[in-house]
Amino acid sequence: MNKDSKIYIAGHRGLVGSAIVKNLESKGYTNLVYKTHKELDLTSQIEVAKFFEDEKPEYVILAAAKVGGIVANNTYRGEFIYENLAIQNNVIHQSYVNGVKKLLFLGSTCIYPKEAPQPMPENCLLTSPLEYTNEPYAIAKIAGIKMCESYNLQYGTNFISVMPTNLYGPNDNFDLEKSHVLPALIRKIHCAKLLYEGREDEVAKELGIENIDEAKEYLEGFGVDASSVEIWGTGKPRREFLYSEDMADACVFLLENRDFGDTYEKDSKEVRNTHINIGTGVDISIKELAELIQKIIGFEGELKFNINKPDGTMVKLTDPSKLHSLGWKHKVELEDGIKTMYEWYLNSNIT
Ligand SMILES: NC(=O)C1=CN([C@@H]2O[C@H](COP(=O)(O)OP(=O)(O)OC[C@H]3O[C@@H](n4cnc5c(N)ncnc54)[C@H](OP(=O)(O)O)[C@@H]3O)[C@@H](O)[C@H]2O)C=CC1
Ligand SMILES: C[C@H]1O[C@H](OP(=O)(O)OP(=O)(O)OC[C@H]2O[C@@H](n3cnc4c(=O)[nH]c(N)nc43)[C@H](O)[C@@H]2O)[C@@H](O)[C@@H](O)C1=O
Repeated sequence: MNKDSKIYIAGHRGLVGSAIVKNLESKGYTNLVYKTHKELDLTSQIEVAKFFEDEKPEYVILAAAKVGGIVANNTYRGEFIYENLAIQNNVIHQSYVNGVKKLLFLGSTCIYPKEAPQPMPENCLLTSPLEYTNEPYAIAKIAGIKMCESYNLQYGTNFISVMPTNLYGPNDNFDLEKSHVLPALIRKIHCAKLLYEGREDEVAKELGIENIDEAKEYLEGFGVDASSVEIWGTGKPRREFLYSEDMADACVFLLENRDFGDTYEKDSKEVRNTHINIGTGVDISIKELAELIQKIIGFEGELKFNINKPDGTMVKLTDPSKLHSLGWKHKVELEDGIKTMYEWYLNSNIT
């Protein structure tokens, strides 16, 4: 990849896409192209075909997807499977049609079985059933890996896939219904602290709700008041978290250093498990995570566990040894990453 190669970043305003743009720019890449969702709907076959024909990108990073936390995945099951299949079908196929030199597809470690061996190596894919809450999303992601492998094998393309663990960082989604656990807990605990300190007007402003009582009612719906914060599930599931800027760095490292041809033995009769895990290899329970965020934000109220909400997979720790053997390792540890993200959150105008 040359510094002036034309690189299309799909999803450039999202958590990962924005970090990838920052990383590429910091490394001197000058010819980046992107479109907002409003300008280009990636579920539209016609729009995507026209965009590729007009722009002719040389490299493609597919960081656009329908993404959300456990409840969003479980509630909007149809949207998660349809939109993700449509986006990846369109972008991967047009990359082939338009001679893209290399494409990076972003999956997720939820592709692995619910009862996968821990830590989870790449080759445990498709060995037993998936976690129910995110099955539609995971099936779409598995189809994406298989589409990349199949196009490479039939058409000689160079499309590589990465499977990141749970991610967090600036430009994350803080919507309390749809977000992942880490941004949700930052917002819930921060708002509880403001309520405890009597800064109710700030809470309303932060949530983009004009009326203070309505803002308090909204938070109560998510189990947040001046003295306590609701945590979904039992608090016992364990999750592994990677800072978005580390994720972006790993993606650019792999784009620069890895081709599909490096991922399997040349005389293999069956080509499988060519994807690469991206993670830290370290996990933490949700209860411990909530306590850590409480400490960083400085809120001393109670954590209440709502067991009517789903726990999801009890443990999903990636085995990052393949990535480590290529020479890449994460830099940002969880506590530092949460502190930086909280600073960003305090200075952003997110509602
Ligand atoms: N966040 C995480 O913890 C994890 C994420 N991943 C994967 O990483 C990738 C990036 O995720 P993340 O950055 O968190 O997601 P975000 O939701 O933060 O960003 C996704 C981006 O995709 C855009 N997008 C969604 N649908 C369309 C569409 N139809 N047309 C055009 N643009 C669209 C969104 O735009 P808009 O907001 O305007 O809709 C948004 O900018 C995804 O493939 C995801 O599956 C994998 C594991 C964990
Ligand atoms: C990245 C990953 O993300 C999803 O899977 P998940 O890891 O289960 O996601 P999550 O971050 O939403 O929850 C992690 C754990 O945390 C608990 N939890 C507590 N309190 C809150 C809370 O307030 N919000 C949320 N969202 N979770 C909470 C929650 O009950 C669960 O036990 C899928 O999209 C999947 O497809 C995927 O790829």
